[in-house]
Amino acid sequence: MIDLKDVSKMYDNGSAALDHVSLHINKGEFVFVVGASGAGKSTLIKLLSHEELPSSGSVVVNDTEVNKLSKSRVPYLRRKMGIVFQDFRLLPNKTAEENVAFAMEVIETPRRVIKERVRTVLDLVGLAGKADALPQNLSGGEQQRVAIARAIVNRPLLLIADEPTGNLDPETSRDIMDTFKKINHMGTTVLMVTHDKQMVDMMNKRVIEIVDGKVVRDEQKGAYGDEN
Ligand SMILES: Nc1ncnc2c1ncn2[C@@H]1O[C@H](COP(=O)(O)OP(=O)(O)OP(=O)(O)O)[C@@H](O)[C@H]1O
Repeated sequence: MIDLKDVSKMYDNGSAALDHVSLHINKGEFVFVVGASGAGKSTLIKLLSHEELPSSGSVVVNDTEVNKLSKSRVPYLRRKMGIVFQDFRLLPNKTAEENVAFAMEVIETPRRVIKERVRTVLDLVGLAGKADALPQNLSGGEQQRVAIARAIVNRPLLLIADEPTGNLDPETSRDIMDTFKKINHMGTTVLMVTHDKQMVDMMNKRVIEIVDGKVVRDEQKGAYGDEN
């Protein structure tokens, strides 16, 4: 599913964000990436989606060597992944339903399929009753649910989340985490960057810790750790 071999990333300003990182993530895994601010976590995610390219090493996602992909193939890579951010990034003038539908419209899905699928995913994330609400009239947790629905509506193999509970209170965070768990149980690989110690400790999943661009810990059924 994800294979990084000896990957380093040096930004143009000389800052080394990742330093000889190798890791393998299997299909269906649920993996947390933890580490202090500036450790290189977001850079790792950006390499998976071809938002940034590695300075050296190889990045493979879904059997595709991301760093060798031509520009015209990048949208096909991204269709296989859904990404959720800390700040939701919803379109403010579209309702919950329209935000989710938009992700299908851009890949020219037939209207009938969109309607049916959007309803199913809004139901899955527990938002069936809020389909017509605009983001400004939804709570933070509800907005994040819309963002999750949008991320999974095209049935990606991989769901990436960059601090998805960073703006949410503990109870809402637990609900959101349950939603990710449900999606993972349906077969989607989940890769989540987080600073949420309580959540990582509770979930008892694989934990990869990055310090100064290096993987310093990779544990099955891990905990958050003391260092962050
Ligand atoms: N576009 C960029 N140009 C130059 N340096 C960058 C860029 N993006 C990140 N960096 C640097 O690369 C290093 C890793 O940054 P990254 O954003 O990956 O860290 P992070 O672990 O995601 O941090 P946070 O938890 O604060 O989001 C940092 O030193 C950062 O300053």
